[in-house]
Amino acid sequence: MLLEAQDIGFRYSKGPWILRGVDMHIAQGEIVGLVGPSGCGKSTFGRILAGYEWPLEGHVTLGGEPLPTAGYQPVQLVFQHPEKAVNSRWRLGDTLKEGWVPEASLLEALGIEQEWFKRWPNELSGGELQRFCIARALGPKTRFLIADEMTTMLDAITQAQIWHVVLEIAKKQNMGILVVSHEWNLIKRLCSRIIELSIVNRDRE
Ligand SMILES: Nc1ncnc2c1ncn2[C@@H]1O[C@H](COP(=O)(O)OP(=O)(O)OP(=O)(O)O)[C@@H](O)[C@H]1O
Repeated sequence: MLLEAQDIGFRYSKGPWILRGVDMHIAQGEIVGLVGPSGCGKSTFGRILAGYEWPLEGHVTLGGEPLPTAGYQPVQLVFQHPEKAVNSRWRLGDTLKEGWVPEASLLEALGIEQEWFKRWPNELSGGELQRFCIARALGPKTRFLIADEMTTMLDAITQAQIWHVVLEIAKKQNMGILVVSHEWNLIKRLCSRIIELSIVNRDRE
């Protein structure tokens, strides 16, 4: 199954075009890097791939079909700011169980403590909260993971531990991953292919 973006064009309201004519595909089981200068639209593209934004031009398909608009989203996005990805009025245990119920072994591997379940999001550090977001995204129905600066806020050792767990699950579930990052070492270590986005040439508008 392929996650495909064809001829994607996007801009926010009447602002300048952020993306124009962007093509990409990822196969299940493939790990692909997405790089490019700050502001070129990597996060925006990640949001489009996961169905959070609708492209103004082109389309995104999963296995040849449009992304589902209801139910579990098989393209999961984990981005840099976990505090924006969880409901601040839900205890973390409820947030986690919203999508699926992860096994204790996965929680342990991600360093998630049971005691955190009854806490509110603002009672964890950013890195602790991010582990919840990662666990939530790794459900059995996830086919592709968009990891947008997913481990940027973690120290090097925790970052390596988390990627080890994510790669293991991705392999087991034949998941494809798009790794969006400014960290070249991480991209080179993880990815078999790298896609480069560039700033849209304003002369084309
Ligand atoms: N909600 C929004 N409304 C208007 N403009 C936005 C919005 N979100 C992002 N932008 C603009 O869209 C452009 C692309 O932003 P985006 O975050 O996708 O880039 P990026 O490549 O991920 O950047 P970085 O590497 O710095 O994280 C930027 O110029 C940004 O200012």
